[in-house]
Amino acid sequence: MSKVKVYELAKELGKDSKDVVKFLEGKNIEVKNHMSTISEDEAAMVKKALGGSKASASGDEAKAAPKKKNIVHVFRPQNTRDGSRNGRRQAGRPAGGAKAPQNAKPMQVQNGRPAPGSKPAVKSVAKPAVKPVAEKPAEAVKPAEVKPEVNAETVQSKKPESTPVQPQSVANQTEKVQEKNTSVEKPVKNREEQNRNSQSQEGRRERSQGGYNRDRQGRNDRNNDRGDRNGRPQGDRRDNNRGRNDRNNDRNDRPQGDRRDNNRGRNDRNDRQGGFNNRDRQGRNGNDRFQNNDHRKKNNNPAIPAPALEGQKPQQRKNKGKEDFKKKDYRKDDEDRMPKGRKQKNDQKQQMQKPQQKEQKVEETIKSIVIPEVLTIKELADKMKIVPSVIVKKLFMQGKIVTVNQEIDYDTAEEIALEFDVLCEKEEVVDVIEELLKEEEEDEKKMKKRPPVVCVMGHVDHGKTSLLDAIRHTNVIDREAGGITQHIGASVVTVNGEKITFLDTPGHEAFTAMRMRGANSTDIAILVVAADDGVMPQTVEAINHAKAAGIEIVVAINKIDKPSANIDRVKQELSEYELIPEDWGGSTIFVPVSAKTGEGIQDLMEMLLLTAEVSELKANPNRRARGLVIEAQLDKGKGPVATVLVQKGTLRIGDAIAAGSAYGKVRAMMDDKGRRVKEAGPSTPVEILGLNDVPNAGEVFVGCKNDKDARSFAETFISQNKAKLLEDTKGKLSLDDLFTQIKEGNLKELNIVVKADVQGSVEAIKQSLLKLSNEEVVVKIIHGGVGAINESDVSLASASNAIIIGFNVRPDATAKETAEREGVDVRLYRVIYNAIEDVQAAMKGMLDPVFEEKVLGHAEVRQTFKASGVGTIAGSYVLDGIFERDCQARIVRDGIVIYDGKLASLRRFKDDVKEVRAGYECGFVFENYNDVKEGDQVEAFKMVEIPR
Ligand SMILES: Nc1nc2c(ncn2[C@@H]2O[C@H](COP(=O)(O)OP(=O)(O)OP(=O)(O)O)[C@@H](O)[C@H]2O)c(=O)[nH]1
Repeated sequence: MSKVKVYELAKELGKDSKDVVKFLEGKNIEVKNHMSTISEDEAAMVKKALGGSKASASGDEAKAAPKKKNIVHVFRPQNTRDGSRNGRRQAGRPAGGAKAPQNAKPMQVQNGRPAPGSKPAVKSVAKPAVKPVAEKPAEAVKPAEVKPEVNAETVQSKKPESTPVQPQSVANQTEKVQEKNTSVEKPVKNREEQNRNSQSQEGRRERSQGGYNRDRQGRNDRNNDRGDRNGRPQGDRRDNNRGRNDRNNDRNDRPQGDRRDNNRGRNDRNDRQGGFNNRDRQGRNGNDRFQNNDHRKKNNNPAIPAPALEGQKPQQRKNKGKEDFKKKDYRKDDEDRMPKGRKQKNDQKQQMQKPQQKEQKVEETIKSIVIPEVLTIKELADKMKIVPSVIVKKLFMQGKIVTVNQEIDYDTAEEIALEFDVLCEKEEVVDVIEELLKEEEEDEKKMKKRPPVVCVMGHVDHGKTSLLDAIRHTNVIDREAGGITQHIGASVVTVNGEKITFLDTPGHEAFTAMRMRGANSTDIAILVVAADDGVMPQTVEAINHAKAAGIEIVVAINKIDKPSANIDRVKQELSEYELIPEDWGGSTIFVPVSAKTGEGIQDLMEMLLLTAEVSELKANPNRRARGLVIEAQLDKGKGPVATVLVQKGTLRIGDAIAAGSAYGKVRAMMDDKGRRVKEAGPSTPVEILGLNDVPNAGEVFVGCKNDKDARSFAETFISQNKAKLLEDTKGKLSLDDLFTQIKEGNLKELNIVVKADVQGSVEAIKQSLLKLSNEEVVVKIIHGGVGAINESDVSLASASNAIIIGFNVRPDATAKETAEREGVDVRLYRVIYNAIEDVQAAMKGMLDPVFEEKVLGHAEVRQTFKASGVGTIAGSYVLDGIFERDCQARIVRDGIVIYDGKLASLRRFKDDVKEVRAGYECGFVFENYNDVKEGDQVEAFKMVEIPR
């Protein structure tokens, strides 16, 4: 059986091989390409089927219709309008399958094309789109026919406004073209040229459409007009256009062929320009880039179907600005036609890639830095690797004046950094101490009941000390200077066989810091509110502290013995702070008490135990001890002494412990009654000996495995603190910053050195003084410590222009001398409140004391005698100055003031004397004080009025 090749069959049928292949594939006949062979039977089937379409002329509309559809696809979308128009025309005709092909035929005739009888009419319409113009002379006519349309349109479009010509209906255009064609007397061989020329025109128009240069087009138009005025034939006009367009390329004397080539090249170029849509490039090309077009003529594919371009034109105009579609097409054309195009494509690629690279670069340049919470502009600049002045300048431009050493917070730094395309991340500060003190959850089973730790809080003078006193049955209040509680103490009270540990938290605002620690270390807070006074500012403060610490509050309404007592008023006032009494439907326990009469104290105790029971307070006693340092001081004989509250585990003699920067082995332990104990379990306060240094009040103490561990803990703490100190002092060293502040005149620093007899007082004074800072003056505690004011304190104060505040301490002889010499202001107090008041007044510029203490002289106690009815007589030697009979005196032992009062009697031998001068011996008796010892220093002073 002989085989038939697909392409031969296609040829025979006048079909495209592709169509045949497609048809065969549709019939499930395996063909690879046009070279594939099929059997005769299959060929016959194809002939029957596809031949049928050929036979559409004979009425097989069913086959012709899809074919027509295909043709429409071959044309550019714009041409569909044509098609649709045809369709409309068809629609206008009576529907009849046999008439469909006839519709095509008249069109062909209209187009002046010889209708090849063998070809389906519709197909012939499609042909020019695929076949080279020059291939068939007969078909070449067709573009020529369409082309003049372009010219005609060009002429039409050459209106002075040079606005884009709106696409006209193809029918109209075709009519015009036909009219014009009749007037064109050019030989047919020039049609091709015309065609190209028209393409050139078209390209030019495209360029101008691309927004290149209206003016240029206007000139062109004028030129054409001139051509018209000259009455030149249209053909000339066309030439004129062409010549005008190519004025940079050709002289008129050049052979026409050259000119044509140039035109073609130009056309090409214009096409490409359309693709690039590059105004600059267009502009340049328009002037001089066509001179070297010759090499492109080979590449100028004459097969570009004019209708395609033609069809595109109106589209382009219509969619001025929407050139993406067009661009793609032109680019594609270029690629197909021109090797140069490849280069340009590459250029294009580069152009397109460039921004990408740029983007990458930008991404790379986005830096990320890690910055702390607070840093200086200089540090920020260093991190960003830029010069600090750049930041300063930038901020200056924004109206912010900063210096390189100015400290800024994280948010500000982040804002600045973002302006330089730098991302910020907050430095995570790992608190080594916190890590060191971290504890794991304990096993519930090992936990045992422990006594509650209770603190007493409330407004000043509402009776906290009195209440505690009443509870402990001791008379603590008598021993306090100025009647204000000043040291945190602790005591254990047994009620109904159960223990309650009381922390004696101070009531004055000065002790806020201590109270905070008290709140943190306690389970229950007794809020003392005087029934006659009600809720006061510190009552509210105490409530807030207790709430923040999450501890239970038991309200003790004190002083109910007073006639002015109003319990309900207190209840009512407290209910405003969410402390609603149980009898009012709330959950807070209110106990009316009287510290004076002892009324209600037992009730209060029972309520405390009840609250503790509800709270289910537990701790594991069988582990290494851990707790809080309540108080610490340096004892001359015992060394550092610390009062600690064991919170977990059991502390035993011989245990290695570390508390902040101090460490050591527990040498001895005393309970709250001063009895020596060997061990202390949870919730037990004890005084311990054996530490190498005085720890800070509020510090956590931990029991360690051995001495070495305790030591390394303390060392870590010291190194951490050093780093913190450095961090703190960094700002002070900044001269620029200081200068700015001075210049601004609204920020001054008040540097203070605090010395006190116990650590707790140092902390309390520090906290109170720091609170005095306001917008104008910043209080800075540059140093604080326990013990007498020494020379180093004075020199530090002198160097930093600070004042020294001594609480219950005196300066030693050298310190005093240095202070006088250096002009350092040393202020000594026995009541914290006075110290704070003074500083506050000084800050307001109102501190001009009316009275000032004037030291008269010093003496040393050499021997003491007891005399009945008189008390202890201190046999002393006057070291310097003078002692007067009615003067005031203070006794200083180991740098600490132990008495401050009146000199009751001054005698030499058995006689009362008016005064005793330096170098003489004498006897002192102090008012209400007999505890004087050998070696004590006595300072005589009197208050003298200082004129304002
Ligand atoms: N009538 C009467 N007076 C009381 C009662 N409790 C305390 N006082 C008096 O109130 C004054 C202040 O008492 P303190 O115990 O010092 O008050 P505080 O709250 O500890 O004061 P600071 O330590 O300064 O914070 C003292 O004069 C007490 O005698 C009471 O129940 N009834």
